[in-house]
Amino acid sequence: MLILPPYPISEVQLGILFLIFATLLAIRCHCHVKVTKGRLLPPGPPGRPIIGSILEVAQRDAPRVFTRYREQYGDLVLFQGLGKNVLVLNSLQAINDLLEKRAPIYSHRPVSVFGGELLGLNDTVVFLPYGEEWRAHRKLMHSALSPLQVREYHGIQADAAALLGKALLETPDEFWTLVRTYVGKIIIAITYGIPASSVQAELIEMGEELMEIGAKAAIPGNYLCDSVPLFKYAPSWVHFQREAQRGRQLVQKFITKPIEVVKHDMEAGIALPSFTQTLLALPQDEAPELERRIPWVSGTIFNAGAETTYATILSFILAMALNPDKQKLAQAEIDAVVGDGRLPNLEDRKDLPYVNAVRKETMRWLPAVPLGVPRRLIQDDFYGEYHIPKDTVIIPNAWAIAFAPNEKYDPQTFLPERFLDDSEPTTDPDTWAFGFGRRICPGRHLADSTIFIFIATLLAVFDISPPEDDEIVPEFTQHLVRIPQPFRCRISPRSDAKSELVKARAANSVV
Ligand code: HEM
Repeated sequence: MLILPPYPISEVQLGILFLIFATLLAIRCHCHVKVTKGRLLPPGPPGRPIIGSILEVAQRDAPRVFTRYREQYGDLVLFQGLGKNVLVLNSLQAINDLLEKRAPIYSHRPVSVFGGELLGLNDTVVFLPYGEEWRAHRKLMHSALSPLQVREYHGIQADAAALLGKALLETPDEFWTLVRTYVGKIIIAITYGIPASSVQAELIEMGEELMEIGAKAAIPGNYLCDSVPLFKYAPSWVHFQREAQRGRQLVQKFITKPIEVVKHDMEAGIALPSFTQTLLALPQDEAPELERRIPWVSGTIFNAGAETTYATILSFILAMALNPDKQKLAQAEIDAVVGDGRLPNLEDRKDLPYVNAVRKETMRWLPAVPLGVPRRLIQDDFYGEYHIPKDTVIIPNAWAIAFAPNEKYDPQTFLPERFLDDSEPTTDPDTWAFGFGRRICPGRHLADSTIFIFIATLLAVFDISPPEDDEIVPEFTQHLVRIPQPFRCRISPRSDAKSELVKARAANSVV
């Protein structure tokens, strides 16, 4: 057995150890293929000596590349190397067969050295292993995010949408930052009840930095210490260790600070209603673990919820600037149903099928989480003719579902109409964009209604168009959550009357 030194090791020692381990792992891998020859391993791209094809997993534009591999290799594409297996599932059928129907063995997360251990995110719902602790966190989260509970937030969501509208009247060119801020406000209001203040602004800023770090950490292969865990002992001056140290401090501050604020406000009798306050007020003897769990559950809600939601709203703005004809159809529907005297609300949704189809098409055309969130298989499994080895990391390729070939509706074109055609079986993003099986996104009801009210409010009040002097070339972040990179577009009020409506609604806001 190898005894690890209790002190940081030098770069040269690290290099030697890496080579020894890599060679041992390559030998192990090689043997592994032989052992499993009785049943084939799924096909995949050929690899290089030692590292195999594993580093391809974290490549640029991975969702598109993996989807292209479907033609060559099929629904299952395996990447191997350094003792790891990563399996990409390229169809809804394969995803449902494994993640839904065989949930007990496919609902764990990959062991994450960087995110889980070094950043200290192992206690967040997203990273927790499938089991009792995870179940307890999901149960607490459900009390804040169930469909019934989310109805209670409709007022907050409409307030935040109107506030965003008012801010856009004043500084339309800052839409990118404004969308992030107002989505953050909704989640902070619901989770902590902290109103507009310097604390709220600080939380939003900290949360954004953390989300960036967390999103990078969640992609298998992004950090060498996830492929070769020994690297977690690398000296503190190594780049990823410095990233981890900064991240760890942020995580701790982000988890504890808002709880202190809520507790202080509760004692002073000035706390606004919030999910955290409700949990803190529960009798501790009934739930002895609550004190430990609450900060993590509340912190996870912000971190998992904000980025995905604003990525989708920014994608909507991009989609509207690029598809003016569809924008006009949605505006015409709102004008006919809602009229000139008020803004749309969430109760109008049933009468706004085209606007709802715009929401779905935005989520399909520009998916926010294009490769889902990875899972880990906890025992050997067999699917069709293939053997899937224990500990394989599973990537459900949502992009492959979004862009599956369709004879009637070109997947590359922005066409909300595809979701209004009952005769055409199209894959509704509400069935795949939020994940699968037991780990399906617990925030989907909140996300869905936030996105709808933001979209409907923006369409009612503004025209969104490309800049006069330039063309939009969409670019996106390459992390777990795919966010449009800042782009220029014009967001101008459709009329003075619409501007007045949004100002009046914003003036009565409580967020
Ligand atoms: C457009 C918005 C959103 C999208 C596209 C989205 C998508 C996803 C996806 C794909 C997963 C992975 C599920 C799986 O493993 O199969 C997930 C997990 C999760 N989401 Fe969301 N999400 C969104 C909004 C939210 C919001 C608003 C919240 C909280 C308020 C939230 C909280 C979470 C949490 C806590 C998990 C981890 C669940 C677990 O591991 O058990 N999400 N989400």
